[in-house]
Amino acid sequence: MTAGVAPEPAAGRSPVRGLVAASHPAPALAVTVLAGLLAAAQGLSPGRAALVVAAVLAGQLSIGWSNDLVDLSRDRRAGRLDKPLVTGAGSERVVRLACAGAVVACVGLSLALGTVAGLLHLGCVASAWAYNLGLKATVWSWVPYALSFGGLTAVVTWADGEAPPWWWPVGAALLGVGAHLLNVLPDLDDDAATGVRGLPHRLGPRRIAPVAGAVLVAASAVVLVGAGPPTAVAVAAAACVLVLAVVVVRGSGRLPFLAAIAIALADAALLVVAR
Ligand SMILES: CC(C)=CCC/C(C)=C/CC/C(C)=C/COP(=O)(O)OP(=O)(O)O
Repeated sequence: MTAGVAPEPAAGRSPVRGLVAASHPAPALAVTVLAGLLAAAQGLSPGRAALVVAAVLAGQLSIGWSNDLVDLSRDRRAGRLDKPLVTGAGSERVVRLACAGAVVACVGLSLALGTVAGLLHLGCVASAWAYNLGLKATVWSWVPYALSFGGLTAVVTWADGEAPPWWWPVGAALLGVGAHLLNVLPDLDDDAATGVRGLPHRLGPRRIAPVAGAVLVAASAVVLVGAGPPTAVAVAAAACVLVLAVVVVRGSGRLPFLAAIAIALADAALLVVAR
């Protein structure tokens, strides 16, 4: 496809497939599953847990769809063939309508969680929209991730009428920042071509993985200190994370990225299990 030229609508395209692809399904699903795991760890009733998951899913869909809508002209210029609105696999009008529906659903479902939990969740979603609307191109690109992921833990506990233990939001915020650094890694060239310079772009390709590794190790340390698991579990988890961190810093090719993902997964599991 010629960069900068809007494509003809693809013949026989599936609006549903385009919608799903434009929603950033993998991160949307990951955050929704994390919310469900947190809800289970908090011991929410099945009804409350389902409400939390539904509110978070609606918020994630609004974030994913708005991201592709806001980025559309930039993605066209970069010739992003992974973007359904660029290739014509999705319809801009359908995504706009779906995004508006997701916002309405997110507001309703969030407020059904109660005033504190509902407003907190809307704040998390607003912070992610701020990323989409411009913060992603600034040195502050990591802040929405820290606020939204940290805040999500408080949404879940306030849905149960209590504040989270300090290490839930702190650990989750660090996890969010690590996720941001790694998420940008595959897009560095496209972003550079369109002038997006968030924190990861300023760090540069060689420093992203080590910095992400350090942030994820810090997240693990916070969770271990906060949860205070039995010594054997703490030593095993710390050893596992440190070995992975060495791979992040010293490995080559895709290995650092995969090791950093493994630390993120271990952190998420610790965050949930150790509660
Ligand atoms: C709990 C909660 C509300 C968390 C959400 C936090 C957050 C800031 C999410 C942003 C997700 C997103 C659409 C990233 C795409 O980034 P991109 O535009 O850099 O990547 P792309 O070009 O591949 O779409």
